[in-house]
Amino acid sequence: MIEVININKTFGDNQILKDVSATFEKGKVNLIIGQSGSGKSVLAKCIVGLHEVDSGQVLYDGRDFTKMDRLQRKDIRKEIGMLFQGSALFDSMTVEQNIMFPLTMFTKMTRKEMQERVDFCLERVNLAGRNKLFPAECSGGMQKRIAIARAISMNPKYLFCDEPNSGLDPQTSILIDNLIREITHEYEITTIVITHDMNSVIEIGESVIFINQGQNWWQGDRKSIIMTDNKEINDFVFASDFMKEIKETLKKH
Ligand SMILES: Nc1ncnc2c1ncn2[C@@H]1O[C@H](COP(=O)(O)OP(=O)(O)OP(=O)(O)O)[C@@H](O)[C@H]1O
Repeated sequence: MIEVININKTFGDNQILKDVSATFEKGKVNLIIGQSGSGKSVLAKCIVGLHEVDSGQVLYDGRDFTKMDRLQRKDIRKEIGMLFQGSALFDSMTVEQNIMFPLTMFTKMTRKEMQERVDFCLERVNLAGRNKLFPAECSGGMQKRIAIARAISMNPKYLFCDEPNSGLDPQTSILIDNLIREITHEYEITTIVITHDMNSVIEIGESVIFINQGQNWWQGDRKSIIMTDNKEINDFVFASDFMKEIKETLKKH
């Protein structure tokens, strides 16, 4: 579980996060949603320590990240898998070399152990045997799955995904969403996904935090976010007819 308690973050005169508190649960996909510029990425960067918070706490299973020194933070970072926007694979490396990258950086695994780990992770994302391909030889959906394989190669306790569906067609988006959900449940990972995709809210939003202008307006599950009367949430969530239809359907049940 990751807990964020009253965090504040300012750039110059611009306060981006104001007393944001949220709980991201273990074994669940926790979504961060909100308008463009509302502070979703800044919040995620504060959680992983890419930005320092001005005040407040970030607890990884009770361990206060904000009070840790560099070495202690490094230990936590080893437990975090990251899925960046795009796929962020290294173009000059094969699929296998990409997945091995964090293993060579952070573990003392032998070549054989790394090889086995790569095979296991590729199998898990349904890409067994694609070890020697280069990213340019893979489709966008495959690249995303390779990035997921790399993110889980270190057996992470925590998984951060920034817009995992960006640039994907609807069918591939659902595939990636399902994979993220399965992996989260299977390995009991605390997963945080930043998304704009309302389809993902319906598919995988077991817990959803809605950020509005740097404040945590609301946290709940996918059904309650659709049923709430909160105006800011409704303006965001029901911008599309697709979501209005879902609300009507849910009301009938
Ligand atoms: N390093 C930085 N220095 C100064 N301002 C920043 C920095 N990073 C983000 N901001 C500002 O913080 C605000 C929130 O940005 P953030 O990237 O978190 O938005 P977001 O909700 O993730 O948006 P989007 O959905 O468009 O990615 C924006 O006004 C942005 O300009």
